[in-house]
Amino acid sequence: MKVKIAKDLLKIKAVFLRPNEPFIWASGIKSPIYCDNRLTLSDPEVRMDVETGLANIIKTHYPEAEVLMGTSTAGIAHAAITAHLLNLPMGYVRSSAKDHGRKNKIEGKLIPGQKVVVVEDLISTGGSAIEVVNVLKEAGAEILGIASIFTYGMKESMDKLSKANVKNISLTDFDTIVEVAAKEKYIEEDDIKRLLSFRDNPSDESWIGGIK
Ligand SMILES: O=P(O)(O)OC[C@H]1O[C@H](OP(=O)(O)OP(=O)(O)O)[C@H](O)[C@@H]1O
Ligand SMILES: O=C(O)c1cc(=O)[nH]c(=O)[nH]1
Repeated sequence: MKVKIAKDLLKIKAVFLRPNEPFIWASGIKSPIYCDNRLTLSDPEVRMDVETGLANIIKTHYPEAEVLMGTSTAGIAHAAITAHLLNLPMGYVRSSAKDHGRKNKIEGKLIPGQKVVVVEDLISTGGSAIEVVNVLKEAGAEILGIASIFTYGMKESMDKLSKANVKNISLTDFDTIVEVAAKEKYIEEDDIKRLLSFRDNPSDESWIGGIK
């Protein structure tokens, strides 16, 4: 499954390499790579792989799930489709509470004590996912864990998740994408080392301009 989803993401050109004009991530990190999982929604075949994959993660790793909660904004559609496949209730957590209407941060119904799985599209530092977990816990949810499409496998995210005692299961990861991208000639072998060293130490910006 990891290889299949990595191939899917590469096929729909959801993975962008831009070493000369780095992307700025949500965390502020400058990156030579950006994975735009939002594009999976636009390709029905890939969307089917992703949503059935997320549904399988939930059936296998979180069989007692009672509610799925998406992260804003990129996790919302995946939470909705996966919940539909599993016939489960679904909601989402806003990045900040509305300042009008019901002033909600959590949208949809959450009953304190309910067993919740957070659906996130992508984990870089893990900051967004953990914030959502905390908001839901404060509202009385029992968090079973996170289901996500992609993780960079950064130390920062793994430390954050283990400190918060939260499990994450991803459909694919950075190492698999890089491996498949090299095999299928999307990137040159030489660049693999640079990409992995960026992932292992994102504050070292020596990769800028160095990837072909
Ligand atoms: O692991 P982290 O360091 O928190 O980064 C990952 C988050 O960043 C992206 O969201 P973004 O803030 O770009 O917003 P969007 O979901 O509205 O596109 C992505 O969808 C994740 O939610
Ligand atoms: O960390 C992020 O903001 C981020 C990285 C990435 O590769 N893709 C994305 O959508 N967000």
